[in-house]
Amino acid sequence: MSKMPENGASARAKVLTLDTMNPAVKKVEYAVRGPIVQRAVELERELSEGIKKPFTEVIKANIGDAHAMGQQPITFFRQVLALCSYPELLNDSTFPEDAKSRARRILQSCGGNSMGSYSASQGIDAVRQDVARYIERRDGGGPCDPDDVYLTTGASDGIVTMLKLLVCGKGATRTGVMISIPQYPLYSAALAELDAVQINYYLNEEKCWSLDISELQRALDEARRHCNPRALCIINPGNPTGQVQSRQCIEDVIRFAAQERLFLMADEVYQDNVYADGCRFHSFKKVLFEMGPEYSDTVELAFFPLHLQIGSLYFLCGFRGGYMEIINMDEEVRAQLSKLVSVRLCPPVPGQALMDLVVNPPQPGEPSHEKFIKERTATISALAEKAKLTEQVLNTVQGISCNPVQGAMYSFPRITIPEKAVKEATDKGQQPDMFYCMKMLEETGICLVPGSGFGQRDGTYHFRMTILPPKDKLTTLLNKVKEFHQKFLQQYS
Ligand SMILES: Cc1ncc(COP(=O)(O)O)c(C=O)c1O
Repeated sequence: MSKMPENGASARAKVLTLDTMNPAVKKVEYAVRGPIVQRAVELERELSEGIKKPFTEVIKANIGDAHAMGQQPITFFRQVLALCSYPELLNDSTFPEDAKSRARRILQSCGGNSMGSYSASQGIDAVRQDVARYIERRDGGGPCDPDDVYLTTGASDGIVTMLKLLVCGKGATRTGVMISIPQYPLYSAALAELDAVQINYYLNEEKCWSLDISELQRALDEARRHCNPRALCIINPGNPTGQVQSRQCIEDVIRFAAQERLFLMADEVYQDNVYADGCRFHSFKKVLFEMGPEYSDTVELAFFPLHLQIGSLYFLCGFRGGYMEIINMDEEVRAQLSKLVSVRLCPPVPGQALMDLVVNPPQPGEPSHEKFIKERTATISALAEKAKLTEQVLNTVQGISCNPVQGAMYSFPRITIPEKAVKEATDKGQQPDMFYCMKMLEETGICLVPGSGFGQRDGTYHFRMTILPPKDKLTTLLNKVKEFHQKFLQQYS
């Protein structure tokens, strides 16, 4: 409410109020940084002020920020970035020669020989060329034109940009976009903000979160009655669900998109995070090209691989970098895309520089290669071990069942919430899994994200927990979750 000025004159009403603001923004929700996380931050402050709690530390297992979890950064990346930021260090003999030559190349490709300059809106040419060569290597030689590559401020930026191009219409012609449930809530948030229709298709939890074409068809047929479905988004490997889809599944999805005339958006940011035996990452682009010209010349695809966040395993999310490649996009729309990205001038140049290193790391024979491989291998092995550990421990708890964490960096176990607790939550106006996670935070200091933030089948409850903490911390965390769940069941059964 407006505050009355002291002289008694009536206060001027604010131009911007909850009633007059953009209603689409009010519909946006983003559980990954929602009320639980806000409370976790408050608890951290209270602990630092000496207020007594039943725990001594808040463990933020809600988000995939590996550096915040103490993961070792990759030395080569830091060296090159340091050299690019402060080129005087190029005279310092403690830096290896390959880091120096990489820094010189990046600096030369930046306007004004400085990372402080703007770059081209689509991204630095030399970096887009390296990305294109990388995608060709990744996909076994299929051509990639650097002009089809757009560097972005992380995957989020690329995904939202593509959705902006796709969304239009009003009423029954409003654009519908198919997203998985559970989903990474960037999608639901962006669709809410753009006032598009979210079309939910459910992943099959009983079959390790696999994707059934019959479920896609059901969701599409129902949606066609009230909107205009135009795009299909797939996250593979999955967040929050950690599954890795089979090659057959990807082929079926491409065929479905072709048949139903849907624009495909493939979120492959976790492409390098595959742990389970027998699982392999198959890129949409590679499968599309293997299916022959009937598909590779027609299906419109945007994919978002290897971002600084995660897919690359290097966890540089704060630098904000990434890229997308677009395939079979109409030339006139592509011109609109180029215009759209030019409005934000350019993605951060340090993020672009790092992206270049991610797609083009030290090669055999270069001074930094051995150390780089050692650091990278240590990261992958540790993640694989922690994925297994998480699944194993959670499955020993009565009332928790967890699918194998085949990839990405989260587990998404199903939890039993007794009727009595569901009622108490409903009486408080809370989702039952929010009630559960809030209680766990207050009693143990563990910060998880309730499954309702990602979407789940009615009557089922989950939480998302990252597998990133160092092994000893993860073990403590899992044991605390176990203890809490047992107590919770006893209290409410
Ligand atoms: C599936 C998925 N897509 C996109 C993103 C956004 O990544 P970025 O930090 O590159 O914007 C994330 C981040 O966690 C993610 O999990």
